Amino acid sequence: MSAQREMKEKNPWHTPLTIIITVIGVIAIVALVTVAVLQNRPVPQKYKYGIVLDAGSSHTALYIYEWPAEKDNNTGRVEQKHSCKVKGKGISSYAAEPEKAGMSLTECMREAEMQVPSRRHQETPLYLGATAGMRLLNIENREASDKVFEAVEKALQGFPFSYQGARILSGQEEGAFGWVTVNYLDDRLKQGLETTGALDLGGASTQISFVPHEYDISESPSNSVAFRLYGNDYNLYTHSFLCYGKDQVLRMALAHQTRSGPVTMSDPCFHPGYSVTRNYNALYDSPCVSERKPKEAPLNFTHTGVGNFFRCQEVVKTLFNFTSCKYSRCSFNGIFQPPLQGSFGAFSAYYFVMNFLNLTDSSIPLETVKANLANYCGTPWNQIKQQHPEVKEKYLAEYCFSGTYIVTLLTEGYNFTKETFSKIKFIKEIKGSDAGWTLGYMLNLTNMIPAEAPDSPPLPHAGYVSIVTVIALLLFILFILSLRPIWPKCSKKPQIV
Ligand SMILES: O=c1[nH]cnc2c1ncn2[C@@H]1O[C@H](COP(=O)(O)OP(=O)(O)O)[C@@H](O)[C@H]1O
Ligand SMILES: [Ca+2]
Repeated sequence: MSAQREMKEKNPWHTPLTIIITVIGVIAIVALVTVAVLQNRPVPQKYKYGIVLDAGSSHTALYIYEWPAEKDNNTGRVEQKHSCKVKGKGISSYAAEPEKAGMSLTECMREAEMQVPSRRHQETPLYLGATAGMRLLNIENREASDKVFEAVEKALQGFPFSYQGARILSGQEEGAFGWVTVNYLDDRLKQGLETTGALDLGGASTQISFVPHEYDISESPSNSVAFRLYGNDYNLYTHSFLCYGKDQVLRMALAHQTRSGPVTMSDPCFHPGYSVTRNYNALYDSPCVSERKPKEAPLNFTHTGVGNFFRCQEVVKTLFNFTSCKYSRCSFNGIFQPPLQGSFGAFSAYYFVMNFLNLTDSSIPLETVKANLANYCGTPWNQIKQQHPEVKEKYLAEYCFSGTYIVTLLTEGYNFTKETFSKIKFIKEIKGSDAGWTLGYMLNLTNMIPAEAPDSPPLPHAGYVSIVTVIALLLFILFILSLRPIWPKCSKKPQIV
């Protein structure tokens, strides 16, 4: 009993000094680890927002983007939070009643007010970019185009966002920002990977953009855009063909086939049994065709379908001019185009049309695509309507023409071959964000893609916490070991007794 007490008294672990040091040591280590964990714990995510209105020739769409608030200038990913399709037609179709162009945006803008938290409204940039519909209106009637912008501007300024202006994008910008969007969403820019080309088909214009292999930009400087993004240099080739969007190209095809001013016209690009009355003045009311208007024509003509893909292709080919090229190589209409390079993402109407025709799968060979189109175009109009009662008749009637145009544009126009055709992916969106120029436009205007690669912290959060914990444990073990000189006394004493 007394030996036991003696041992207890002499146990060095039980001296007040050791106990105090141990307790302080443990508290210090726990405090160190806690601070490390708490300090670096991700705070609840706060977001910032940006709004872009895509005022296309056929309709306007509003996109809301969001990104983590503390990372807006480099590392945070910008994603599409919401989109809203404006009811009615594109703003250029309100030339005769501009106020209605402004009013048409109200519903989607109200939706944006609900989607963006109100404390962020004032700092949220709002942009409107107009494309080929307004480019054409601007050519046709400058005053009317200015009035549309005035009305749109007035409407947008009535909302609590930070309005940054409404303008017409150049074809170059439209092509280049579409390319930025696709490659940003695919994470190719930050990682410096080989980029994907972008093919955008609208109603009034179409764009092709890609980084060529070896590229002499001096050959046609107006087709080149230089970017420095995340520390990498890109020399982008881009071209926008005004009037070669699918609605204007259809006008050109109809104009070509009615150039003699007939009363009825048989069209291989429309289904057998299709028949509508069209007005000559309405058909030729666009700068894309106005010069081709026949001198003498009746008021209307009857547009009937024949449904022959190969003959339709012949009609479409007449709309491309292959005769003159002052460069080393051209696509069509004397426009320079370097050899195609890499894979491509084809979006907007490319996707809508190919998706309807069940032809988005890249593994379908070009020959099969053509065979399917030939079969589809040859199907009687009544049967097509019965098979797709849910599809708008205007769209439904035009899928044969649009599909034929897409294949002809890609192969005859841009020179895709049966080998390179399989490198085209028909896409609507990438990782939940729509493919299109709007995201690239906003990233550029808000300087959200830095020219140089951002400095990233040497360690991610988890790595940092683990290292602090390991060091703390090592210190603790070291501390215990430092008490070692007193250990033998403690363990040997009872044996001596
Ligand atoms: O569901 C659809 N099916 C077929 N075509 C569509 C659908 N939705 C939109 N489109 C077409 O996509 C095109 C979009 O063009 P947009 O309005 O962006 O013109 P732009 O880019 O030339 O200014 C239009 O031709 C429009 O008719
Ligand atoms: Ca468009």
